[in-house]
Amino acid sequence: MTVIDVQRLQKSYGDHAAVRDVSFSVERGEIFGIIGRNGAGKTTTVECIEGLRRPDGGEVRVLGLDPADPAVRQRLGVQLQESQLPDRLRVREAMELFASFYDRPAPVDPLLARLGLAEHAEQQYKRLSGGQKQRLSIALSLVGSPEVAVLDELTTGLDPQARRETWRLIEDIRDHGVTVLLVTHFMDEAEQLCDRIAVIDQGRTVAIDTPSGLVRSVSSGVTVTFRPSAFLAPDALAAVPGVDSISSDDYAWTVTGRGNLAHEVSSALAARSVVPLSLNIVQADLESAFIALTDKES
Ligand SMILES: Nc1ncnc2c1ncn2[C@@H]1O[C@H](COP(=O)(O)OP(=O)(O)OP(=O)(O)O)[C@@H](O)[C@H]1O
Repeated sequence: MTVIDVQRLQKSYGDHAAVRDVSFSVERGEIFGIIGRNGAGKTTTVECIEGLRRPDGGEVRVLGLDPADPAVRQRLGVQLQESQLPDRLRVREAMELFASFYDRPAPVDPLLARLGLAEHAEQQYKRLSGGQKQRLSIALSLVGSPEVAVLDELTTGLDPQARRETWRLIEDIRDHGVTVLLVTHFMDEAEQLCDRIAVIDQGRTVAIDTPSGLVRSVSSGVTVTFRPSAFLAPDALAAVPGVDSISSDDYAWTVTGRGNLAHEVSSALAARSVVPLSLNIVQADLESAFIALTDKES
């Protein structure tokens, strides 16, 4: 079932077209990512989904409804950006305040416990660490028992351990049946968490796929470079399984391909009693795919 449907969305600020042509749909139970460079139009897109902005063109549906429909507010959880809470508000007070906006709020204490905030329930907002504030903002987005949660720049400013804890939380949220729309700058986060990703560039969707599908769409997977310890005939590696291209100059060989390429190349070299010196193996990842997809017009 489609939970969020965005078709040919357009939105301008004055004469600046922030979103020119964005389309994607999010299915129930997915963690769906939106990635794009600064100013690509991610936040504008998400604000149209949240009902905070009216599109100039195209169509947005959330749970089959117009995002301006008050019923959407009850079913969509939106994460607050940092420092949108008063310093002195206590964690439990913030949760109870937000719970009062919803028809069927989640019980506050179990939710705080799930997000590791139980022992901070009486703490003032200003006394929370960055990670705790982030967890509170996620808890607040879940307090209305939403079917869909929109999380924007989730782990900015968190240390590596807090980021990983936050990732586990997001997976836990999904495992509790909530569909998650995640806006992120971090490729490792998108690669780790998202079932599918829309890449937005200059106000347009340029690709939608699984993380591995995006990587496969633009790159051949693995690049192996090395310097042979002895003469190697130009066609020596041509029959190695998984090879896409081979190039060499006076100094080094570069082999691109897929699968277990490094192992296959090493075996072929060993069979010829050649040792790969200065061996370097680069595995294509989402970051390289993202750069390839968004570099074209800049
Ligand atoms: N309220 C506004 N008024 C005028 N221009 C805006 C406004 N909000 C955003 N923009 C411009 O619209 C474009 C898209 O902005 P948007 O915030 O949607 O991008 P983004 O992908 O979320 O960027 P970032 O990753 O930097 O948050 C940018 O050029 C931005 O400067």
